[in-house]
Amino acid sequence: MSDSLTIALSKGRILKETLPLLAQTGIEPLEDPGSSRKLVLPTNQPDVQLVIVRATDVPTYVEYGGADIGVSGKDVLMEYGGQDLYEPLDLNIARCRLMVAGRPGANLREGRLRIATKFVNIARRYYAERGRQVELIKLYGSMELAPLMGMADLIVDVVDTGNTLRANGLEPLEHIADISSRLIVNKASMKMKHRRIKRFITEMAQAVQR
Ligand SMILES: Nc1ncnc2c1ncn2[C@@H]1O[C@H](COP(=O)(O)OP(=O)(O)OP(=O)(O)O)[C@@H](O)[C@H]1O
Ligand SMILES: O=P(O)(O)OC[C@H]1O[C@H](OP(=O)(O)OP(=O)(O)O)[C@H](O)[C@@H]1O
Repeated sequence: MSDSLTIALSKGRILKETLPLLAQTGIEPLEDPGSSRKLVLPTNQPDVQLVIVRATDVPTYVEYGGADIGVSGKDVLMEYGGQDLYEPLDLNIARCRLMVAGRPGANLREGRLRIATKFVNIARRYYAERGRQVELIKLYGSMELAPLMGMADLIVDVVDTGNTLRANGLEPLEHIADISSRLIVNKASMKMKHRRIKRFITEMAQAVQR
């Protein structure tokens, strides 16, 4: 296996906050990933390319070898659950909180609560640990709408400023986890490209510390 590196990133805040860290390690894309329609992007380092994928797909690309390395939010990793990858570094970017949210007091209702979320595995574990039977409704975005439409009592979603919740008459009710984005590494790549990947991790750790 050559020592080329494929790094999976997702458009949006992860790309925006990871590129400056990569630049500090000397890696820069040869064209703007934010505007390019290319999904495979060469960089100024001949042995390094970026692939741009959906945030929820990054762990899958890394676990199955579509990429050697990726950057994923801890929420996505907690939801994905696949343990067959390494998570050597917290990049301390894209920080937010995973919360239960809803109308004030909605979490105190007796009986079977309805929870709308894209994080069904996280929500299932969270309520099972509390011995609470819930009905989970899978959504892929705009979860705040579900309580407004009477579809759910609560949502599980990421919260940063709380503006989206407030704008929709909801409030954060229970804290599940503090979230930041992590570097993840394919296990076979770690073995086969050990020196190159260890150097990359060390350089990224130094960039995070700056
Ligand atoms: N408002 C926010 N503030 C800070 N971090 C956030 C916020 N929303 C999400 N994040 C973090 O950034 C990561 C990427 O979020 P982003 O919005 O770019 O993609 P996504 O919405 O999770 O993916 P998709 O749009 O495909 O569902 C998330 O996994 C989460 O860890
Ligand atoms: O607490 P807030 O600061 O309102 O952020 C929380 C919102 O951010 C995320 O959505 P999305 O990624 O679409 O939000 P963005 O437009 O801020 O990126 C998340 O799904 C919430 O809706």
